[in-house]
Amino acid sequence: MSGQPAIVATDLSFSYGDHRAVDGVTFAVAPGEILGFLGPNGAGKSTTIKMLTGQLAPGGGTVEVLGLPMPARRTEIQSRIGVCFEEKNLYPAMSAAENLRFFARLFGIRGFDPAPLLERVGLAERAKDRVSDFSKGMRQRLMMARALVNTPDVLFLDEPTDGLDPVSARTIRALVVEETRRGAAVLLTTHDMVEADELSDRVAFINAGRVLVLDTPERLKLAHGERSVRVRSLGSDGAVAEHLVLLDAADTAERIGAAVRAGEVLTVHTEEATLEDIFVLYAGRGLAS
Ligand SMILES: Nc1ncnc2c1ncn2[C@@H]1O[C@H](COP(=O)(O)OP(=O)(O)OP(=O)(O)O)[C@@H](O)[C@H]1O
Repeated sequence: MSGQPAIVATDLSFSYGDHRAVDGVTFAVAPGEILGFLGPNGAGKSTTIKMLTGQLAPGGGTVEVLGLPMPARRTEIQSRIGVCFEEKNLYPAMSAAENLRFFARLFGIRGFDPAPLLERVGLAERAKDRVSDFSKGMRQRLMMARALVNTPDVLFLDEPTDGLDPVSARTIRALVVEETRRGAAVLLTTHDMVEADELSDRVAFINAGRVLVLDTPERLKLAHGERSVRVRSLGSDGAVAEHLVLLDAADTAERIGAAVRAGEVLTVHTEEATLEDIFVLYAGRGLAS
C-alpha cells in the first residue's frame, strides 16, 4: 500500500436530473493524510463522498479506494473504511456499547471489546446508557467511535464537529489526528475554516461541483494572502497609535523598527489571510450558504 494513494477520484461527475451536482472532480488522498474538502452548502461535497463510499454510482469518472475500484469492489472496500455522517447510523434504543458491538458484528469482527474505543471518545462511563438519552455531542463522539470499529484505512468524515461544544470538538479532532498517525487517510468536510486549517495537510475548495484549487493551507495563504504585523504603541503624548506593516515589502524591517520605536509597545500581532479569505478570492463568494 505504501506510496499508493488511499483515495483516487478521477474526473468524477454526477447529476440529479438536469442538475449537475458534481462536475469533473479529481483528487487523491495519501495514507496518513487529511484532505479538507471545503465549500458552501450545495457545492457537491456530500454527493462526491457518496460516490467515494459506494452509496451512489458515479455518473462519470472513476473512484479507487485502497487500490480497488468503487463500486465494483464495494463490499471489500466498505469493510476497510470508516464513515461518520449522520446520526441516523446509531440505534437509539441500544446502549453505546451495544451500538459498537452491533457494528463490529456487521464487520464480522469476533471478540470485539467496545471499552477501549468508548474510552478514547470519552464515553467509558456511559457505555451502558441508551443512546436516546445522549446529548448531540455524545452521539457525535459515539458516531466517531463507530467509524473506528473496524480500524479503517480510510476515514470519511462529514462535519464531524458540527454543533459540538469546544471540549467535544477537541476530542474528535484529536482522534482524527491519532488515526492519521497510524496511517489512515482522511477526507474531512467542515464549514469551520479554523478547524480545516488546523487539521488539513491539504485543502480542496469546491464550488458548484468543481474543485477550484487544491493545495496546502500554508501555500495558499502565502500565495494569496497579505501577511502583516500590527503594532500598537503608546506615544509620549498619551495617544495610542497603530502601525500596520506588510511583511513582503522591501522596507519591512525598517518599518517594523520604526513602529516599535514610535512609543511604548502595547501589542504586536501578526496577521495572515484566512482560508475563508482565500475561498472568497477563488469563488467570488464566502463559504456561508
Ligand atoms: N437527492 C437529491 N436530489 C436532487 N438534488 C440534490 C440531491 N442531493 C443533493 N442535491 C443537489 O445537488 C447539489 C450538491 O449537493 P450536495 O449535498 O452534494 O452539496 P454539499 O456540498 O454536500 O452541501 P452541504 O454543505 O449543504 O452538505 C445541490 O445543488 C443540491 O441541492
